[in-house]
Amino acid sequence: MSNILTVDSIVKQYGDFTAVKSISFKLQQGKSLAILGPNGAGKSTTLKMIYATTTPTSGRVTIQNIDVSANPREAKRHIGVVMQDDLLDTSLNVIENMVAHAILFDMSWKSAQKKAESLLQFVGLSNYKKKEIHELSGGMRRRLVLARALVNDPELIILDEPTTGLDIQSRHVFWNRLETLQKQGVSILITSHYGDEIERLANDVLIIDHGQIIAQGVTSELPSTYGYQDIESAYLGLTGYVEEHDEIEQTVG
Ligand SMILES: Nc1ncnc2c1ncn2[C@@H]1O[C@H](COP(=O)(O)OP(=O)(O)OP(=O)(O)O)[C@@H](O)[C@H]1O
Repeated sequence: MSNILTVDSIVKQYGDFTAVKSISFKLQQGKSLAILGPNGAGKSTTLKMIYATTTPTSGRVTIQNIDVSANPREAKRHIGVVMQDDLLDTSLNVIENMVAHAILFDMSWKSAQKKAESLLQFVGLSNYKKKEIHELSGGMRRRLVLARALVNDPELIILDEPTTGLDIQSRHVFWNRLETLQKQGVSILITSHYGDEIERLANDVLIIDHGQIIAQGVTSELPSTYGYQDIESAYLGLTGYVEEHDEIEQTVG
């Protein structure tokens, strides 16, 4: 199976600080990979280098064999992005946000409108298409951003903590849509703080800390490989959270 994404030794330095220290991995066409790591581990910076909003200090990212730094516009045609900051235009209503994004991909107004209608239906927002952005709940906003990320029929969707802050019901709706996309053959790269989300969605998992990969493997196998029961305990144990937590308990006790 061919790789949709190849990340080769990417490094990101901000002055003297190295936020990402030589990360490499591959994502096969149609597969899903989750990146897990504590706050500040370098997850968002890694994703930003992949979707070409930050240039790597060194290393290379290719999407469908297109070098992202050399041809960002061409690479972006193959991806859809759900960032932490949704950047919805609050001066436009729901469907206008969709159409404005579709036009960036050189769609005619008529096909942009048609695409927007069908994607709003896919995420369950057809009845909200004329609503203003401020009238949407947090879960609806997230679903709108997912719909917006799909306007160019991407082969790869990149999501940065898409369900953080959502209630359980909204998280389930969101997962359900991602599962539908997976079944359609779309590849997914996701960061998340939720072990259950990763176990449900991702074929492979990468745990990073302090800008480095500290564990990686098939989601169903990684915990036992490292002597843990599930992804969440593997993550907590491998990133040293448990010890810190114990220290807090000892201090409080
Ligand atoms: N533009 C920037 N300038 C300087 N330092 C930055 C910049 N962006 C990120 N950093 C630093 O790089 C490190 C990694 O940040 P990043 O946002 O990638 O972490 P993260 O794993 O996504 O965390 P979170 O889960 O909180 O989103 C952090 O220490 C952060 O402060």
